Amino acid sequence: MPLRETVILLDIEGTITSISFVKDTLFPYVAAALKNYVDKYWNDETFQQDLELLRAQAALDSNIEGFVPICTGNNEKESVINNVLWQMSKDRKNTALKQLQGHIWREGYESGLLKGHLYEDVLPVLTKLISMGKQIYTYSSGSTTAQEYLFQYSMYGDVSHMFVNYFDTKMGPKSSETSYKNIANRIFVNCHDILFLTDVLAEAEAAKRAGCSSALLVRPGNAPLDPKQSSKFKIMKTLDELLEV
Ligand SMILES: CSCCC(=O)C(=O)COP(=O)(O)O
Ligand SMILES: [Mg+2]
Repeated sequence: MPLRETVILLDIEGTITSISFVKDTLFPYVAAALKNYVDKYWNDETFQQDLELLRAQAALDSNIEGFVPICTGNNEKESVINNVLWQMSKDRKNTALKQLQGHIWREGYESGLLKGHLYEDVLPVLTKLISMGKQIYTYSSGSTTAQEYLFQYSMYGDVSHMFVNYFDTKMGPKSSETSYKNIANRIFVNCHDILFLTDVLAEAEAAKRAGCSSALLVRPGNAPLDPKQSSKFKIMKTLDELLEV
């Protein structure tokens, strides 16, 4: 069946980028750079805004087992670092953590140390989809800043021109149907016109509840999908399957 939807909304990690790039390259970069970053940028407005978000998140997290608080006074910087490392150990996806990570990756990308990973089918298929008049957007837990860097400094050079825009958790959590409605409203289309591609069943289900079409990607290294639960979705190994008629 030819693709009916006019908007292709892409998850990033596990869908067009490998989970291994995020877990084995991006996250360790943050863990290694964090202390220097906090020392260097402590008084910068951007860092102070990130810190405000981290504090607000910490206030919500205080009931979680093993919670690492952010304190004031002499140990403030150290407590911020420990809070961020604790959140990362749990692979948390809140806006506060994701925003800070995105800012920390900037120097890594700009210095050439980091190159955004993309599966080899991604750019050829997106090029074809764009030539068919489709609009390509992303929706990731990674901040829009982090997404921009990944595409601007990708292993294939700057490919950011392929994307109309990027969305992150400021639209809401990816497992909430409201988030997909928010995105549709923001880009002035009906959910019905959006095809959302992801590696996470709960995200595909949320998009479907909102009225979007959705399909699941199984990439090497992704967590296995429950065959029973995922049977209501098209399951693809690569994006090439979008072009099959
Ligand atoms: C977009 S680069 C950073 C990746 C990241 O931090 C992340 O949480 C990706 O999650 P996704 O929603 O793209 O699976
Ligand atoms: Mg994903």
